Order: sequence, then C-alpha cells, then structure tokens
Amino acid sequence: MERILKEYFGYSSFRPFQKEVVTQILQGKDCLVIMATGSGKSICYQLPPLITKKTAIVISPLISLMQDQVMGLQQRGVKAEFMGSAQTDRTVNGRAENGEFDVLYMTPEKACNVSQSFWTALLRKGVSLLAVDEAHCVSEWGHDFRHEYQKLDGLRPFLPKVPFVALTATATHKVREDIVKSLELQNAYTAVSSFDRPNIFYGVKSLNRTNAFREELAQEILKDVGKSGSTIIYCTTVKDVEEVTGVLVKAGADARPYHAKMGTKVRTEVHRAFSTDELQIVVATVAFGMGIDKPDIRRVIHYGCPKSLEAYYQESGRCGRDGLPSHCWLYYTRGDFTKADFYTAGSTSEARRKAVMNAYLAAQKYCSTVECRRSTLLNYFGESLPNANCGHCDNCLREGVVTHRNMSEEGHLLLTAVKSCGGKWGIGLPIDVLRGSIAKKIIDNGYEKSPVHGLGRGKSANWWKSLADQLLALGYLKETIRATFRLMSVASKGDQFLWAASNMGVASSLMLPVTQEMAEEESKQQGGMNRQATAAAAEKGDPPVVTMAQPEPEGFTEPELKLYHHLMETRADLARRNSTAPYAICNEKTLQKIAKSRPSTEARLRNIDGVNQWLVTKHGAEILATIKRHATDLNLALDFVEKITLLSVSPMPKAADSKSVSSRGDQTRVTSAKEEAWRMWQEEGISFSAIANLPDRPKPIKEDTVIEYISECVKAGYEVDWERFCHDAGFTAKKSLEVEAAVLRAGSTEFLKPIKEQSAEFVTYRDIKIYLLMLERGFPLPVSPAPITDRQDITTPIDTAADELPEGTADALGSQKSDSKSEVLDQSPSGVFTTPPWLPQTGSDEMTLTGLRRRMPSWTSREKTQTSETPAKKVKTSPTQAPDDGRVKVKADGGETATEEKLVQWLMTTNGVTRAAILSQFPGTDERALLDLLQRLEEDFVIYVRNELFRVM
Ligand SMILES: Nc1ncnc2c1ncn2[C@@H]1O[C@H](COP(=O)(O)OP(=O)(O)OP(=O)(O)O)[C@@H](O)[C@H]1O
Repeated sequence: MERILKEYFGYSSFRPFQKEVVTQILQGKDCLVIMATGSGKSICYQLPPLITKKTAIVISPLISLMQDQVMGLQQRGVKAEFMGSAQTDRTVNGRAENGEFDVLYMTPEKACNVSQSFWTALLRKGVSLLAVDEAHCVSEWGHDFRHEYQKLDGLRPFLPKVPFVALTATATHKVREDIVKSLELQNAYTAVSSFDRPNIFYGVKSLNRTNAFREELAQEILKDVGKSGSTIIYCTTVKDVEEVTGVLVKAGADARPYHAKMGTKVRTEVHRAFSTDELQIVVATVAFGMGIDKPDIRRVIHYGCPKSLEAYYQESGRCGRDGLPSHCWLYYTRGDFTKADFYTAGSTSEARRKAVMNAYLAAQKYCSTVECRRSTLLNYFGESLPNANCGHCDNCLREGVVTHRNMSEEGHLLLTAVKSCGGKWGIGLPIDVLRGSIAKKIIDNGYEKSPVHGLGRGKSANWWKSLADQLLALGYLKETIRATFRLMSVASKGDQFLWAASNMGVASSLMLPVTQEMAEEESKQQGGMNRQATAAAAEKGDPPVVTMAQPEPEGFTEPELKLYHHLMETRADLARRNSTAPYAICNEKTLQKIAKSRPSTEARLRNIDGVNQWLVTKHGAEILATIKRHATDLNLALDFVEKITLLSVSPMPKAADSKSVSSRGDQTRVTSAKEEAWRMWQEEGISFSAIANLPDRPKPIKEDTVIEYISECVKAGYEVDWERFCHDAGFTAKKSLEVEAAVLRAGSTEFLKPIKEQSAEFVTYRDIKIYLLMLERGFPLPVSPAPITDRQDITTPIDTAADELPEGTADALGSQKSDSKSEVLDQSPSGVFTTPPWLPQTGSDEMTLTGLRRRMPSWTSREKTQTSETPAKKVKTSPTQAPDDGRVKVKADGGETATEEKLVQWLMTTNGVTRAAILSQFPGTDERALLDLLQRLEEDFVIYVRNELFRVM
C-alpha cells in the first residue's frame, strides 16, 4: 500500500484512517467514511483499484468535480475517466466496460441509467469498489439532498460482493444513519475523523450591501491577492456576484464571475482558468461549490450568510487543502437572516423543512456568536475542541481586547419589550417597540402603550439584535420555530431576571461582551469615536488586527525563498506547457520541501515526501535543472539534509511520569503488549530473545518485534537504558557511522529502502530504524575512536557466527533473566566490566561501560564472535530468529543460503516466485528462518506478495 501511495500520489505515509479504510475495502467490507474537508478521503477509494487492478466506480454529484479529479489522477499516471453527458470521447463507454480504467467516475443519474449488461461486463473484468462521494446527498437531513442518491441501492443486485463505500465531510448523526440505511451498508466499517481544519483561520465581519462598502472590500482583498494563491468569493445571489465582480475589476483585480446563468462554455473556461492559475479570483454562487478541488486556495470569502452551517463548512473547506495557512472570512448582514422562506421553499416534507431551517439557524448563530468560531462549527457536528479557545479565529484573537459591560439595563428593557409583545412575534417587532415605532402593526396591537415603548431609541436595531443573540445564547430568551417563523419569548431565566428587578428593586448585573457588531453600531452613532478607541488599543499592544495576508513559508532563508519562487515559476511553466493546473504538477507544500532539500539527483527528488514517480519521470529533469541553476547563483548547497526536525525533540521524560504520556502529537498510547515488553526489558532486565520466547506465549514472536515494541515505547516517551538497548540490539558505533553516511548519500531520512541501498551489507533495516529513532529522540549516537575512512574498511561480519552456537543457549539465557551484556563481558559487582583481551588492561575511566564502549571496536557479542582471539561465550540464536545482520541461518545440510541481498537480487530477476521456488533456489536455508526473513522484508516494504508470489517492490 505504501509503495503504491508513494508511486502514484507521492506521499510517504497515510493520513489517519486512510490505511484502515483501504484495508477494509480490500477485505470486501462496506465502509462509512466521515472525514473533514481536505482530509484525504479520495485516497480511500483511489488506492484499492491500483492495488487490485480492478476498476473503482465513483459516484460524484458534480461534473466539474469529476473533471477536476480525473485531471489530477491522469497527471499521476492513473487511468481515470468520467462517464456522463459532458463526456465528448465516444470511446469511453466501451473502454470502461472493458475494465480499462482504474477509476471511473459517474453521476448518480448516469449510474442508475446504464444498462445491466454494462455492469455485467465490467464485473467480469473486476470491480474493486463502488464509492459514493458526498454521501450526505442521500439524506433529507443533509444540506444537499439529491433524490437520485436515494436510488443507488438499486445498484446492489448488479454488483454483488462489491464493497460500497460512502464518504462525506459533513454528516450529523441523523445523516449518518440515513446513509447506512439508504445505501444498505452491511456491517460497515465506520471511520469518523475530527472535523477540525487547524490551518484555516475563521473570521466574521459585518457587511453593508452598498457600493462604498464593496469598494472598501475590494481594496482589502486586493491587498492580499497580489501575494500568492487563489481566492474564491461566494455570494448568495447572482446580483451580488455581478456587483462584487464589477467593483473588483474596476479596482484592477484579476476576477471573473461564475454562476448558473452563464453558459456552460464560459463557466468551463472560468473553471479552467482558475484551476491553472491564469485567474486569481472567482466570484461565484454556490454553483462553484463542491466542484473545486484546488489545493492552494488561500482565501474563501463569503459575501452574505450561507444557507446552512454544513454548506459553510463545505465551501470554506475548499480553502487550504494542502495544509498551508489559509483564511476564511464571512461577511454578513442581518438582512441575510430573513430568507427562511426562500430556503425552505423546495422542501418536500416537514422533516426536510425542519432540517433546512435548523441548518439555516446554525449558520446565523455562527455569524453572531461571540464564542470561538471553530468550537461553534465543530460543536454543530457533535465534536468539541479540548480547549474552548482555539486561538485561531477572530473571536479568540479578540479575547482580551473585547470589553465587557454591565448591560443589565438594556437587558431589562429588551426582555420587557419581548414580554409585552406576548411571545407572538420574532425579535424585530419588540425591538421596533423599544425604538418607539408607531407602525400600523404596533398601533393595531396597542404596543405603543408598553412601558418600554421608545426607551431604546438611543441604540440601533442591529445593536438590539446583537444583544438578543446573546440573551438567546445565555438562555434569557427562547425561540420557537413555527413554519418559517421564529417566535421569540422570555425564558424562565429571563423571567427570574425581570422578577428580581421589579421585586427587589435592582436588576442583577449582566456583564456581557460588547460584540463587534455592537461596537460598530456604537461607532457609527458616535461618529467614529470607537475607531479612535481601536487605534488606542492597538497602540497599547493589543492583539494585532487579523489580515488575510498569505505568509511566506516558515523557516526559509532569503536565498531559499528565492529558490522556492523560481521553482514556482518552473511549475507554472510546466503547467502551461502541459495544459494542466500547477497544483496538478506538484503542490506548494511539496515544492517547499524541494526548495529546502534541493536534491541533485532524481533518486533524491523521488525521496521527498509528496513527490511521485510520475513527477520525477515527466518533469524531474527540469526541476533538477532549476535547482542546479539557481542554487549556484544563490550560494545554496545541494542535497541539504534537514536534521532540525529530528533533533528538536523535547527531552525524554522519566518512566515514572511518562507511562501515561501519549506519544508526541498523536495522542495514542502504547498497547499493553508493548508496555509489558518494555517493562520486562527495562525494569526486569530480561533479554529481547527471552521476551520473544516467553513460555506462556501462544506463539513465539520475533526478537525484532520485541525491539519494535520497545522502540514504540521510546517514541511515546518511556525511558530506556539506551546504551544497553544498542548493545542488546547489536547496534554498534560502526553501524551508526555507516548508517549516518548512508543517510547522507540517500539525501533523506524519509524512507528506509534508499538508506539500506546506500549502506554496507552489514547494516540491517533494524539498524537503520534504531539510528533514526536515536536521531528523533535526540540520543547521543554510539561513537568509535577510529573514524571510518574508507568503505572497504567496513567488512561484513561473518555469516555463520550464530550457527556455531550450541542449541538451547539462548533459551537458557533468556529464562534466567539474563543481562545479555554477560554474553560478552563479565560484569564485576561494582558495575565495571573486566577488560577483554583485545583492550588495554589499565585506565580506570576507560573501564566503565561507556569508556569501554568508546574504545571497543564494536560493542556486541555477535560482532565480538568474529574476532578470532576472543574466547566468546557461545550464544545460541533461536532457529527462528535471523541474526542481527539480517542473514538467515544456514542449515547443516549445506546448499546456497538466502541472505537478504541475495534473495532480493534474485527476486528482481523474476516476475514473482512462490515460497517453494525460493526454497529450492536456496536449499541451504532453514525454512522457518526464511519465513521470518520474508516477513521482515515485507514489513519493511522491500517485497510484497500477490497471488502467493513474492515480488520486489
Ligand atoms: N496521505 C497523504 N499525505 C499527504 N497529503 C495527502 C494524503 N492524502 C491526501 N492528501 C492531500 O490532501 C488534499 C485533500 O485530499 P482530498 O481531496 O482527498 O480531500 P477530501 O477529504 O476528499 O476533501 P473534501 O471533502 O473537501 O473533498 C489533497 O491535496 C491530497 O492530495
């Protein structure tokens, strides 16, 4: 899986849940995948067809979305196409039926209308899965309900045993249940990830639909768009689209409109220009919604409140899909909150109408809340942030700047006005009463006689509405929905407040934040006084005003930045010449990694996370040429190996306080089996081999597995006796130096295989992993006094050392809780080791374990056994274990032995071989040891098995 992920998509590791979902699909299981926007759901259905070589059918709601995905996949060497009305290539149908495509997209309408014979023919060729993308469209409770989605279960009989995979980024619990029911998902594996998009900054501002405001907005947008990345401005109406585009173009912006009233041809052209970076800003209605899969959109601006919070999450989710910092701003006016009729008009059932209304109210709440925007968004989907303050939205940044004020008087007035209107109206009428309106409705109902009539004249209607939002959120007011009307009444908490005020003569204090809207309204009324206050606050060093500016990549020196920009130009040029989008060539994050590491060869370029085989083959030469050309001018060294990230790890906590510590970042604790292995080794001194062969294990595990377990504990912060660990694992100074040299030659620490290829034969995958772990945790590496000057200097340790050991010794050593150091050196009671014959017999400080190790040619028993003068204690390695140099034990009956290298080399010359064939090729190999070797190579992604044939990756 990892190999294919790297080969086609360029990624070196899976994101959370991707691997699990792919595994379940490969096992034929239905899946329900609920993962955040931009979290990488597509990989879940794009990888299985590449593994199984069977077509994946993907149901997608929009042609533009399918076209985008097909373009991206084709750029990666994946055979992808879409079937539907917009398809001009007449051969697609036949080729699809013939199983020629890895990934085949179609709309639900198309899928429900293709003939049974099509499915039968395709099924004969092989179908790996049927994915239903944007699966929330299945549910009436979803924000984009589509009838055709509800018919997709009709495909089940045509595609027996084909796993159905439903994917969406927006599904409340109700929607999830609907999806499972409607698509008849059986025993589905469900993956639900966090909805959080940490790289996105969320903010809300108020809006005024006047030309003056739009001009101001255009200036604000223009300040940032010049820097980099693309911008989408979503509008709720075509009129808004035209007006906003107008002012932007007039102000000199590179902007074009996109809405349903434009012809298909023009829309396609706008879409293409935007995707290929020819156009920087698209001002669009939601028609442009899900169809955009561009990873480097830096700003999504909403001009008007969206129709639902789900829609907002989806649309804002188009932003920053490459994980780089991006901004989402929502501009709204309270006038946007009066469109309930419009949005609910198409509802065919009461349930649907209610769902639309709830989602609409949630969007309004998001606009007017003074709480953390991110929390508000996540809470809606049933998720809560560990910290109520995300620190990365306008409200959180304003915290500390926002002043609180006792609004008990205003609160009392508003509650009284609502009460006097009898709970029969929305909030608008009581506010009109407060502001002294003598409209017909007020006179007809006698509200002008209310004791509070006209007492709230000093504040604007919007100011009072903002207060009402807060009183509603705090439970002083309550809202009931009748049809599309929102009726406001006083809740019991509000009643108590009013009662206390009239009976005790005092209103309780009501400290509330002055919302941005309140501040703006007051500012308008006080002729800009508030603006002065804001400037004064800034002078006092209050948090900075948030801008939409796109920061340059972090941690880059000036020359590196220049190189990065040259690479961006090369990418744009490649995209132009290949009629594709720059991001389809390579995304910005990957380009940043390339600029930082500056590979000099294709192999090193390939090694970079995010670089796929296709990029190397098609454009590698030009990218390398750009690097070479500019790196010299900019005085930048090539093949820069970034160790900073590896070494900048916090010091390791002590075991006592680290057992419950989760690993850095990923909150996972080690399993009890791993912790048990760690405890036995670290605290009880039991050897790896003894732990691997514990008598009460149902089946022995490999020594390597034990080492892996302990390594995981180390990563999770557990303490280890590191010297002993290296000693027991046979990781010597010589190996350490060799791996270090290999890392430099490989140019990266991302993958094990290139490092292995660059290492001397005696270095095993285990050694490389230990070396990387030490680097990661910042442990000192073993040192040797004699530097290795020449590769020839490094000789391969003997192959047969372990075979000379008498049977049973290892088991015996293990069962007596042995410290494996005793396999080599006799330990004196003082903890000082006696000097082996090949070391000087004097020199007290050199007699400590560390001192000895510093001077020893090697640390380990196994390496010591190769020294002819050393009277090594005989240690037996279990027949199922491969010795630490990765070699396999030789059987007494002779014949050629399978070593890691020999085996891999031979496999490379074949098209895949069975285990029996390997055994006959290497008759001197112990069968169990061979199995171990094969398993280890598989785990290290050196080989893989398909149809019981072993092949090299
Ligand atoms: N394992 C990975 N490593 C690094 N990047 C990845 C990985 N998987 C996916 N990505 C990248 O993440 C971005 C988002 O992926 P994708 O389009 O699949 O998201 P999505 O979950 O379908 O989002 P949405 O619901 O918004 O459509 C893409 O640029 C993709 O290439």
